[in-house]
Amino acid sequence: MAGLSVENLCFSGMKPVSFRIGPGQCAGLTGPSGSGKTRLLRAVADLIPHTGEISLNGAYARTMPAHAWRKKVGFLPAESAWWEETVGAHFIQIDAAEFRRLGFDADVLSWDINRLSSGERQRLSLLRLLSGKPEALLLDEPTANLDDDNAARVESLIGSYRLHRNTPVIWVTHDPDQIRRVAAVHFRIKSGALMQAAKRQR
Ligand SMILES: Nc1ncnc2c1ncn2[C@@H]1O[C@H](COP(=O)(O)OP(=O)(O)OP(=O)(O)O)[C@@H](O)[C@H]1O
Repeated sequence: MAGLSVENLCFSGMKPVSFRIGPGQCAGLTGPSGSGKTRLLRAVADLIPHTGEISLNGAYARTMPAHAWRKKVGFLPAESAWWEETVGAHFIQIDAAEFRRLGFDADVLSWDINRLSSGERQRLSLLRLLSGKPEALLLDEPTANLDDDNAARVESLIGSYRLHRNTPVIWVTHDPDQIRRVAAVHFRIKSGALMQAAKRQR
C-alpha cells in the first residue's frame, strides 16, 4: 500500500495506534507536553521497543534491518546530534539550492559545529536529513527554535520536498496555526490515545 501505514502499534504508555498517511500527505501531530508525540515518532522509526505492523510504500519494517528502515523513514529529532568537527563532514551530498533556501552560503560547510546556534543546528539537521532522500518524514517540532522568517523557509522547503517526492509526513508541533498551514490531517494524543482532530483538503 502506498504511503505510511501503521497498524496496531503498541509501545509503553500509549493505547494501540493505527493510522495511514497517503503519499504526499502531511499529518500534524499535537498533544500536551509529555503525552507521547516524540515516542510515537520514535516507535515508527524503530528506535524504541514496540509491536505492530508498520509499512512504507508496501515495504514492511519487520522485513528489513533497522538501519535500512530508519534510512527510509527519516526521523528529525527535536535536538540534533553532531559527531564530526565541521558541518560539511556530516554531508555526503550537498544540494546548494536547498542550503540557500534555508539562508546558508557554501561557506557554512567549513563551520565548526561548536559555533552553531540552536536555530542553525535545527535548519542544518533538516538539510542533512533531506540529503539522505528519505521516503517519509517524521518531524519533531522542526521549527521550534526558529524566528518567523526561518520557520517559513523551513515550511516551504519541507512542502516542496513532500510534493516533489510524494512523501508522507508526520509533523509534531504545538502551534495550531502551523497545523493549519502545513497539514491536511490533524492527529492529537489525549489520555494516551491517538485521535483524529480535524481534517481539510490540501
Ligand atoms: N525511555 C523512556 N521510558 C519511559 N518513559 C519515557 C521514556 N522516554 C520518555 N518517557 C516518558 O514518556 C512520556 C512521553 O514523552 P514524549 O517525549 O513522547 O512526550 P512529548 O509529547 O513529545 O512531549 P513534549 O511536547 O514535551 O516534547 C513522558 O512522560 C516521558 O517522560
